[in-house]
Amino acid sequence: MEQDRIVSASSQGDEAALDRAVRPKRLADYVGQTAVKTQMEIFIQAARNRHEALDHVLIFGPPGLGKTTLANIVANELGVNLRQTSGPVIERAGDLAALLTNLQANDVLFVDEIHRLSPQVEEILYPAMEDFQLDIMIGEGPGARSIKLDLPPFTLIGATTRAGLLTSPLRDRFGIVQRLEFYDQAELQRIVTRSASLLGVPADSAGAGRIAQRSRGTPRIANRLLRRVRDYAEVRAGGRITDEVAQAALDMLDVDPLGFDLMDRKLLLTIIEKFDGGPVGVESLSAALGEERGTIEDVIEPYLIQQGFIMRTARGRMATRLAYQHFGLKLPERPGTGELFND
Ligand SMILES: Nc1ncnc2c1ncn2[C@@H]1O[C@H](COP(=O)(O)OP(=O)(O)OP(=O)(O)O)[C@@H](O)[C@H]1O
Ligand SMILES: [Mg+2]
Repeated sequence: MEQDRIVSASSQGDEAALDRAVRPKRLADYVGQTAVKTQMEIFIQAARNRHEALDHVLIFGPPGLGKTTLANIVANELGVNLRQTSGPVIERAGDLAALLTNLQANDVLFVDEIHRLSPQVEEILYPAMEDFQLDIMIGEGPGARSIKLDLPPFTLIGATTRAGLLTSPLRDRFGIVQRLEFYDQAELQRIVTRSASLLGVPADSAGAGRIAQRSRGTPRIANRLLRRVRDYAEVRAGGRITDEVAQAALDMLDVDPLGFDLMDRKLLLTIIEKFDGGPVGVESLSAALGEERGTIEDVIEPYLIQQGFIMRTARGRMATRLAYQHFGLKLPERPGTGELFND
């Protein structure tokens, strides 16, 4: 299951406490995402200077890339409170009203999984975002009446793994939209080095680099691998994380040199072996893998696409030359299917 993968980008139950120790709290400690950081720094400074609420911010990107972290940093840098909730938790309009009326001026309301808000709750959110007004029905039946309440100015920060799942009226109400990208090797190495030092784990740069290389472009995975490699180093190697120790630990964990694990390999091999390299639709893949469509689209696929191992075409997913090479397989002969298979 996706939940049990060592390189799952989703957060796992026991990680909250350790996460708190390494999660950056200031923009300056937020590694990578340079364009996002530069922009947010300016927007935050401007809002602060005007003593106004920052415009609403939508953050999207695959799991584990730093959406929640960034939301907390923004509130921190603005010097305001952050209230956190998530789409599926806000069941009724009244739940949202309670949250909004408890905000202080310029506070941040962070709504995780914002694509999962119910339509009724979204309706309430529109005037709240636009005019800081709450339009709400009180009571039921003939005695019901609608009341309008003024809200303090606030910043809504919404996070989602896929912007495509948002309704367009909701998306249009965000003045700032930030998309997080996978991290490169050097950035991940900085994250591993920083976390190792915060956790008091001795790690040399080659050791940190090795962990970074197998982290699937994802800080959450980098931190998780660091903790597992630390265990290995302590029990088997005197505690210090070197390249050799990191490699041995990661091999033991079955995280391959590209950071692919069983699920990644299974997905690639399924496309190659069961579907002749594709194109194959995501529903067929989901059935063949016994994995939910959403997990394939949000969690497994984005990194494989970014790394050029699969391609999304109008007719479905296709395995690329790199995918065949990764498994030492020969590309099939396919006359007339374009350059991909012909040179
Ligand atoms: N830019 C960064 N620099 C340093 N560490 C980071 C950065 N981004 C994320 N991290 C680390 O990765 C961990 C996971 O990040 P975070 O929880 O913010 O991801 P997320 O995008 O909210 O994931 P999800 O979609 O599962 O909610 C954080 O606890 C933090 O320690
Ligand atoms: Mg999050």
